Amino acid sequence: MSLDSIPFLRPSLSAHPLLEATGLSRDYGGGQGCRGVDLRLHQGEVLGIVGESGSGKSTLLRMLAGRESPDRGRVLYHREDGGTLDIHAAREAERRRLARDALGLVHQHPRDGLRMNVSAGANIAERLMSRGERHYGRLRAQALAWMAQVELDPVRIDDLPVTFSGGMQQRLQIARVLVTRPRLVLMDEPTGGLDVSVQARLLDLLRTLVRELGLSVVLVTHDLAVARLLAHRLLVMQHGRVVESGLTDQVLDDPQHAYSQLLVSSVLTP
Ligand SMILES: Nc1ncnc2c1ncn2[C@@H]1O[C@H](COP(=O)(O)OP(=O)(O)OP(=O)(O)O)[C@@H](O)[C@H]1O
Repeated sequence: MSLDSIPFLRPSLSAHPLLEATGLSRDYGGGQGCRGVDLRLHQGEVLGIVGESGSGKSTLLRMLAGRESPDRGRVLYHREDGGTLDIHAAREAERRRLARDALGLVHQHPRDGLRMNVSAGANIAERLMSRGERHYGRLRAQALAWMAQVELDPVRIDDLPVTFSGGMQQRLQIARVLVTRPRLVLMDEPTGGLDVSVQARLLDLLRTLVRELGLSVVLVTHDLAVARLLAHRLLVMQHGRVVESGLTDQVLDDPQHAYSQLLVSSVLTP
């Protein structure tokens, strides 16, 4: 199944950022959370956010997704029509429209992103239906196309996700998110918790999708190998702050901050 057979427009590259965060902070007390984070994501770019457990990566992602309000700072989403949405100042209805039309969130645990009590096909079709598609034949055709795209056997279309393996559930979640071709995809540890071989196949798939669909992605991962494979640029977080940022190869091959050096050397040292 070629991506060309899936009827959506390829995104155009643009000089303007798609997403912009400034001074983003969330304080849970005791210095926990996320402090003064600035970032920009351009169209067609994958921005990796790396750092050890507890460094504030998921908190940052939740604020970017509009799911958690910052104490300070803001997140701007620049729409295709030239308008700008201040995600946390927007009305709930606008935020919901953004989540439905433009934003895709891939959770670390597929159960958080799937409806486990409806079929695989319905999981994929649901986001299309929420955008007004009602034609059964077209919904099913899209579900079949996307199952093939994420390497799930289309004969499983009527099966419940609960009968799928962890890796299959993650691929189904990715299909469910990407079927509406969101301009902005946020991923929280998409390969976490999977066996190494399953992880490798999923990474391969994600790399293909990112390249062929020109996805714009913020990718949270503690795994530098995942960041190396997928991300164009990296932010390194420590104790809720960004301590280093730059092109992925630059940060991983020649880290400047002591914490980034430690992070990189801990992977290299057996
Ligand atoms: N809802 C919350 N209430 C209180 N503290 C929280 C909450 N969410 C996160 N924290 C704290 O904020 C810090 C950052 O957590 P966060 O989950 O963002 O880190 P992370 O880098 O994503 O970690 P991991 O890789 O383990 O998921 C942690 O110390 C965590 O305990």
